[in-house]
Amino acid sequence: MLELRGLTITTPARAIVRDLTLTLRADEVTALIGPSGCGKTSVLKWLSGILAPPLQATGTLFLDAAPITCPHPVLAYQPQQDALFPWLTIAQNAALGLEIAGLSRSAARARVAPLFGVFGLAGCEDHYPAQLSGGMRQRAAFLRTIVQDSQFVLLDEPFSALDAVTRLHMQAWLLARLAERPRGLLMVTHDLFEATGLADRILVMSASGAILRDIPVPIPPKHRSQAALATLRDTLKTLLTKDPFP
Ligand SMILES: Nc1ncnc2c1ncn2[C@@H]1O[C@H](COP(=O)(O)OP(=O)(O)OP(=O)(O)O)[C@@H](O)[C@H]1O
Repeated sequence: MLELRGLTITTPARAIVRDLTLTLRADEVTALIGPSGCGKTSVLKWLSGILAPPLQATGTLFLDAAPITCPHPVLAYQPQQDALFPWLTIAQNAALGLEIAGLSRSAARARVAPLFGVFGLAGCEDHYPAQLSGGMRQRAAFLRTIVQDSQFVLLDEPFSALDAVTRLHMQAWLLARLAERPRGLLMVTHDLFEATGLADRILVMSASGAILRDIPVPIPPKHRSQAALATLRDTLKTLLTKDPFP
C-alpha cells in the first residue's frame, strides 16, 4: 500500500495542492479526475520525484507504512507529454526504463519486442520519435512505462492522443494485463468513460487542490456497461461542473 500524507504544493504566488492525503492499494486502479489546473499533474510529478522549481512541496510518502522518498523504483511514471528521447529509436526508448532498472540491453529489447505489434507499432522499432504520429508516440511512451516491473504505475492521461477505437483497444489490453497481474495504478484522465470503465476507485479533486470525493466503482470491470455506469458518470459530471476553475 502507498500512502501519501499531507501533500501541499505551492507556486511562488499560491498553493495549488492543499494538504492532500490519498492511499493507493497495490492491486487497485485509481482514477484521479478534477478541473483543469487543479494540480493533478503536479501530484503525479511529486510522486515520481520530478516536481521542479518554482513549484515547492511538502508531504510524506509511505510504502507499507515505511517512509520512502521519490523517485523510488516501486513507482513507474508516464508523463502527460510523451517525453521520448528524440535521439533514440522507438525500440531504444521503449527498453530504456528496463535497462535503467538493471536489465541487459538484449533482455530489455526481448521484453519489449512482443508489444510493438499489440500496440500498433510493428515496423516502427527503428524509427525516431519525430517520424511517428502523436498517437504512436503516446503508445510508445505507454509501452516504455507498462513493461517496467514497478508495482505502482502513474499514468498522466495515457491515452489522450489516441483515436476512439485505438483508445478502446489499449484500455482493453490494460484491463486484461491487470487481470493477469494486478498492479496499483493511479491514472489522471479527463475522460469520464475511461475513469468509470477502468478504475476501482475515483478520486475527485476540487478546484482548490484537495480531494473532494473518493468514490468506489462497485461493478467489476468485466460487468461494466455504458448503461450501468451512466448514473456514476452523471454524479462525476455534476461534481466537476460545480466548481470548474481553480
Ligand atoms: N512551473 C510552474 N510555474 C508556475 N505555476 C505552475 C507551474 N507548473 C504548474 N503550475 C500551475 O499549477 C497549477 C496546477 O497545474 P497542473 O498541471 O498540476 O494541473 P492539472 O490539474 O494537471 O491540469 P490539466 O488537467 O489542465 O492538465 C496550474 O494553475 C498551473 O498553472
